[in-house]
Amino acid sequence: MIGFFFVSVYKYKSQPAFLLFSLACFSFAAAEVFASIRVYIDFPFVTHYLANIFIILSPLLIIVGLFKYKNTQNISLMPLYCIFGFSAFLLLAIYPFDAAKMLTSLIIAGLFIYSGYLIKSMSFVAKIQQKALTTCFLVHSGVMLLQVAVLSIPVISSNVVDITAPLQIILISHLILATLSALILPFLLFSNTEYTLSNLANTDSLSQLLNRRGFFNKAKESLNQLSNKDKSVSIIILDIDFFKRVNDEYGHDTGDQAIKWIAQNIKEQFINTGISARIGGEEFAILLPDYSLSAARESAEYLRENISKQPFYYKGAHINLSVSAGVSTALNGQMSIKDLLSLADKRLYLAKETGRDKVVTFDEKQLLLQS
Ligand SMILES: Nc1nc2c(ncn2[C@@H]2O[C@H](COP(=O)(O)OP(=O)(O)OP(=O)(O)O)[C@@H](O)[C@H]2O)c(=O)[nH]1
Repeated sequence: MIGFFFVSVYKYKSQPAFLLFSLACFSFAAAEVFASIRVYIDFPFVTHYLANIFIILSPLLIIVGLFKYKNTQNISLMPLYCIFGFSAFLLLAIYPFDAAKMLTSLIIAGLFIYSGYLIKSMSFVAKIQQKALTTCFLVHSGVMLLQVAVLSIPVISSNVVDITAPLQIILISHLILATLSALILPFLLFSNTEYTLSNLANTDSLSQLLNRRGFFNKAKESLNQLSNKDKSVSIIILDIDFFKRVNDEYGHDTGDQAIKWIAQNIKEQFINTGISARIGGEEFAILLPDYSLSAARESAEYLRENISKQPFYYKGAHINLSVSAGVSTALNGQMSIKDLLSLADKRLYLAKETGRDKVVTFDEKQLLLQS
């Protein structure tokens, strides 16, 4: 069933990794069918040889699928194909004997350890499930090694020993672990996809800052945190001065690079303290969850000065940019983010009206004109 699920995902996403994962499930199921008909038919090539081949193929396909999912181009899969070819060749000589079962278990134990290592070294957002899947693979490899030990008892013992009961327990754990792994794997992959999609929806592709939607989402999340309760919340809105001239004089491409440069300045200053976003064409917002009005004004001043004192260089052009900013503050919960933003926006407008390249923190235009 999980195999069919992977096929449907493959049909939908056309990602080869999912086809490989589905083949791994079918290979596992085929191996179990071949092995279980041993009691009905006496045809060891199918019930022993093919069962062993398909059971080895299953983790191999998972590993190849993981490589495809990682999109690792520079890793050669040749060693894996060699392991498979060599195992198939060796098993052909010994498949009617117990040694074949032991060899198969040893190979699978090795492949499971490698799969666990691969999962651990990959980047997944669902950390608990990543640990769970790594553990599943490692425990599974332990079960395989235990199977080798149990299978070797009759060989080394001088008495006749019945190992049916421990082998049945091993078989059951084998089925449980395989099913668990097959259930956790898609969860891991989908949580990564969902994270990527949510990032795309909340990020501005030019500046790599949050977009307006991302800003509101993150701001709400941050202000709802218990540690930010009863704290002063400040918002800085920043707008590039006379940006139309930059586009007109140097072209739209230079304008884009200027936006990226401003964003970089914002990121560098607020990476650990604020939530930064590009909320409009040449307009940025920074939410500071634990900043008083004076602390926010100081930060905005620092940023404004930094931008105006260092020229922006692009394709030989040397462009002096400046920004205007409006700052607003309220106690967390007293004003909505939207209202705080529009108060800061009003002050930004005042900064523009009264000369630009300045930070405004209050609403009296007359005072601003006098200063
Ligand atoms: N290159 C580039 N330009 C943009 C982008 N988004 C908006 N703009 C431009 O930004 C300019 C904004 O112009 P205005 O609103 O007149 O403001 P301004 O020239 O900055 O003047 P003030 O804000 O009043 O100082 C317009 O020319 C837009 O085309 C963008 O993503 N890339």
